[in-house]
Amino acid sequence: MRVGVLGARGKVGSEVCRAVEEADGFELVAAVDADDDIDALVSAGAQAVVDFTHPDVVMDNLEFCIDHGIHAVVGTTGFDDARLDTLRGWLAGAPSTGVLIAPNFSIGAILMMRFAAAAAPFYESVEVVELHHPTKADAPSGTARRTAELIAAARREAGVGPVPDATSTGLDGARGAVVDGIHVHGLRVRGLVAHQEVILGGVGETLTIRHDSLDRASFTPGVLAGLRAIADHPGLTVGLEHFLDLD
Ligand SMILES: NC(=O)C1=CN([C@@H]2O[C@H](COP(=O)(O)OP(=O)(O)OC[C@H]3O[C@@H](n4cnc5c(N)ncnc54)[C@H](OP(=O)(O)O)[C@@H]3O)[C@@H](O)[C@H]2O)C=CC1
Ligand SMILES: O=C(O)C1=N[C@H](C(=O)O)C[C@H](O)C1
Repeated sequence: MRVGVLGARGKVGSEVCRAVEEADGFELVAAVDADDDIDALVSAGAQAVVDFTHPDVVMDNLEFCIDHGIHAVVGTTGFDDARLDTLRGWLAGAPSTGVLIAPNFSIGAILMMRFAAAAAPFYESVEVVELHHPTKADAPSGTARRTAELIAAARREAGVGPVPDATSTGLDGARGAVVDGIHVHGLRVRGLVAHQEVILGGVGETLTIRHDSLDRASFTPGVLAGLRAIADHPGLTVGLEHFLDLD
């Protein structure tokens, strides 16, 4: 497969370029960053693109890829329901093109989300704390948002009510952001890479589920798995777990 990388000189994009060059079955044909022309993907004959850029530019990149029938494996964050609907609309006009949006490509993070959703109905309280490097563009992280949505869905399905919280006074922001009724807190600390805790609590006990990405190499096996599967999955897929055999 002929692969192009968008965000090729970034922290994750540069790791992805290395991984694609080293992996069997892939050829890195275009390494495109902010100063380069995206048309390089077409002139190089890229069949699939990996995007690790920025939430502000990723939709333009995907419109270009879909218009040119190039599959896309996307790690960039910033996808809400409106953006996903827009992608579905574009893909309706390109029925053989696949787009994978993966909030997190590390296997441990995918399992952490799955374990959190499984535990969520059994506890009255649950909060998400994400911890990242201070050069991260967005807050909360895409992974934290997705985790909160999965937890909320699991609680709804099980008929669990809102999390208890008697806070009635204090400083704005002290209780974090609220995603689908779940509180999400973001820390930005030099030295960190990507980390998350889900803290669940019931009477007399807590359960903490923690995942740590200690190196950005943790994302590349998932990206390669996404590339291997994308041509067989036309349309929009949200979450790498749909391409993995986890059961
Ligand atoms: N799903 C996952 O598993 C993961 C997702 N991410 C997400 O990936 C994204 C990138 O993260 P990270 O690598 O840390 O960020 P970086 O800022 O290190 O890298 C982004 C790169 O993209 C470049 N860029 C900006 N605009 C364009 C454009 N239009 N075309 C091509 N390249 C462009 C930037 O250039 P310049 O600096 O000059 O603007 C920069 O080199 C974030 O949204 C992050 O949250 C990160 C880790 C894992
Ligand atoms: O910006 C990062 O670094 C990361 N971004 C993704 C996110 O926002 O969830 C994935 C991981 O947390 C690293």
